[in-house]
Amino acid sequence: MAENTQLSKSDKPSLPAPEPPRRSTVRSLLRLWPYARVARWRIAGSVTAALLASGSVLLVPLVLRAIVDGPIAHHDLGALWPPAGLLLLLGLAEAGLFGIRRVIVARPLAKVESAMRGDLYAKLQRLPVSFHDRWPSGQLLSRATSDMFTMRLFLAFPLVFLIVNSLVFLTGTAMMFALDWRLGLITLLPALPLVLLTRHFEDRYSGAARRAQDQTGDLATVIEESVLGIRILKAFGRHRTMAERFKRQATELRSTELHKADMLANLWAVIVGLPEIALGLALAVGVVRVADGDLSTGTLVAFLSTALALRWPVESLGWLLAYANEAATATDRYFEVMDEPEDAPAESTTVPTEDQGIRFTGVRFRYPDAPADTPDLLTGIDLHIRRGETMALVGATGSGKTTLTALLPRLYETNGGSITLDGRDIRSIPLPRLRELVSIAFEEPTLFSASVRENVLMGRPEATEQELATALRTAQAGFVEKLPEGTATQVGEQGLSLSGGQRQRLALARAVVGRPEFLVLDDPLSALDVHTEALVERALRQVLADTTALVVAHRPSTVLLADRVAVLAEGRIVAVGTHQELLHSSAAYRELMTGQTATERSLVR
Ligand SMILES: Nc1ncnc2c1ncn2[C@@H]1O[C@H](COP(=O)(O)OP(=O)(O)OP(=O)(O)O)[C@@H](O)[C@H]1O
Repeated sequence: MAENTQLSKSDKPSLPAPEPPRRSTVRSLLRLWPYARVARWRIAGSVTAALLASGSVLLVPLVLRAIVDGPIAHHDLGALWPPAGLLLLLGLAEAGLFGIRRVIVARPLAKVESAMRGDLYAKLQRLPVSFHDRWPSGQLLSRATSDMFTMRLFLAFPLVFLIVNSLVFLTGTAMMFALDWRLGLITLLPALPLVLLTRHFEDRYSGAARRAQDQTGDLATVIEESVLGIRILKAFGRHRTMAERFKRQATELRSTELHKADMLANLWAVIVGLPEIALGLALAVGVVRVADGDLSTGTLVAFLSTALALRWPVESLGWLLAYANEAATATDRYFEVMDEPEDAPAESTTVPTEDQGIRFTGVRFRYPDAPADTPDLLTGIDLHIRRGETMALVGATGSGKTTLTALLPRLYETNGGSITLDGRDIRSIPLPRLRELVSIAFEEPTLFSASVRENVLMGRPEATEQELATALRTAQAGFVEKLPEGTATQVGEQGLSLSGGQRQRLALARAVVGRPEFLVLDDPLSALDVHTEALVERALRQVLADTTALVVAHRPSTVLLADRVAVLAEGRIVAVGTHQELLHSSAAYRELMTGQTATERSLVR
């Protein structure tokens, strides 16, 4: 495997660019609708409960007016009890209704979140390998965790209160105008500056929110890489460098969060301050008018308590807008992944030919992220592996052997030419079927945190016990019997509890289980000792006898497994033949196998 593919993904810039062009918050949030649809009645119920609760708050001023202008003005304390009881009831109703609002949305919204996360996970499985090459894992992780949480919380709380508080504000304002339109006008004075200010705030805040969410993803990537690569970091004494990188990114995230908090605090100060000033003014004017006998005391009390009841809807505007903005950013980030094009579907137009085995014809390939000024990696591969034949693929390191094998199960799409399996173009075979037909063991054996059995039978869960045992025997994985629970033993994350050779043998067993029709082995024996390698080779030869196989080989011993050998150089197959033939006819092959150049050989002689 090429070295630069091992480059830490956190070294790559986070995706996409941190400051995307301006987008509409509402349009972004509307994309949540297909998921939120299932909870629409509950959300509507939650809005209704919150509206009723807020309605009961707005009734309080009217009851107060009745008390002040009635029992208090007439000194009739006996008449005070019914409205006082009503006030108590209104308070209780408000508390109860807010509680109900919370309960009715909790469960369905957890369902919405889990459906969205499930879709994201399924999408990640369908996306091509080139997508995963480009995207740092932490960016995906943060989308599946913190962004998902932000979206759910938005549906549960800020969405409901954006609707409810706007309605309450409109109703309250109408009530204030009905009580006294002059005082109403005074309290509405700050509205225009506030609208302009919130627009300006939204523009700036959405940029910062996006930056913070991307930085969270970058941080997750650093943490993930530090944990996965802990052995290498310790062994090379690089943990300090990594810790510094973590600190740098954590500091960047912290300053973005502080910047967001600053913006919010400034907005808050104006949102809270301006209406207070207007209210003070209204109070002064109101008192003068009561003194002039122009206004009843009860009306002034009702007016002021309505204005005070509107405090929360107005004050909450700042953080509700901020939260809506963060949810819109989270939604954008979610759909950036969901909108990515998937593996191209099968094209059913190709006509099968009589050709048997695997055939590469004029295959060209370059990595999507390769620099524009570099030549294609594969410039025209022509190679035929006959049915039942085992072909070894040799070539200098970095010549593109792994890449060529990855084209067969369509982990990457070719840029030209065609590949056929028994005469069928691989693009005409549905992907699940293609990946059933072509079994693969990579040079880097990856195991999952599951039992040995599950790891080996991954591609063929329907395989029998007999097939499992045969595969383990072929791969000389007898060590499994000595594990505490045999094939039921859980292997640690990435199989770290096993040795490199043991992991490689399990990966080999996974590839050969069920005797696939086409087998790709990428240097499958590199981690084995000479003795085990010989045993695996002997067993493999039986499997390979009736399988069409392409085996990437670095060592003569692996080459000997093959019927013929193909030499890859400068993007083409430059020679094909048996080991002996090529030793005589191909200087490039001799160099690869003996490690000596022609000049060195002549010097030795
Ligand atoms: N995902 C990728 N994105 C961009 N370039 C890549 C990617 N993977 C590999 N390459 C580049 O493609 C070239 C061929 O890599 P490949 O892994 O196919 O070589 P190889 O012949 O298998 O090497 P080795 O024998 O060392 O395993 C290298 O120059 C490598 O830098």
